[in-house]
Amino acid sequence: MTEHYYSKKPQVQSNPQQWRYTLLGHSFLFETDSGVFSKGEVDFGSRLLIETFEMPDMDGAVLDVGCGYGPIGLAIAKQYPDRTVFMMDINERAVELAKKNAEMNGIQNVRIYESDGVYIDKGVKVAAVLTNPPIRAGKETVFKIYDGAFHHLSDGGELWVVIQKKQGAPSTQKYLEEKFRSVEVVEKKKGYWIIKAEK
Ligand SMILES: C[S@@+](CC[C@H](N)C(=O)[O-])C[C@H]1O[C@@H](n2cnc3c(N)ncnc32)[C@H](O)[C@@H]1O
Repeated sequence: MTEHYYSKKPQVQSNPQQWRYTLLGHSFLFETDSGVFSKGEVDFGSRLLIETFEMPDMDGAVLDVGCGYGPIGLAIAKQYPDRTVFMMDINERAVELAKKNAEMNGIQNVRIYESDGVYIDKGVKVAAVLTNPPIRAGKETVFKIYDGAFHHLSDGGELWVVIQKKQGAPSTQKYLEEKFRSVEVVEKKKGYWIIKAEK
């Protein structure tokens, strides 16, 4: 059976690699591994999301759902040191890498753990959720992540999604329009859309 990057427990032989990458003007050292989404550099869509994102004008934590080895959450945590960034992924190897990458880059304002979809304590107020969703895991999983984001966002909080047009950006836009107060495609580049949905 082919193994996907969204396995809970990757069986594929570990083959860690380290490389440097600059995000928002900060230089990061990242470790990635087989069995975890990455191609030896930050995914184009993730980078576009990081560079397009604007923090909503409200207090509260930030969530990176499906964090992988951590580029989105860690870049936001570095850029906004006063915010707590919760990062979660179903893939335990990804979670271990994200923790290691936080440590290697001296980033402490993060909480990183395994979860299926969005999972945070009830008492936490969330200003923003960012996700490069696991398209290959199927629509049901992706829409469950949007539902979880909606549930945990404060009023006025924002969900930011990067998704390719050919991988379902229009259906994501439609789904979000049914739930959120306003939905806007704020950027389109090389077939990738950045969709912002305000609760
Ligand atoms: C497209 S990748 C993005 C990874 C990372 N954010 C990046 O930019 O490289 C999607 C991620 O979602 C994770 N994922 C898949 N199903 C999930 C679920 N049910 N709950 C949480 N994360 C999930 C995958 O393991 C994968 O790491």
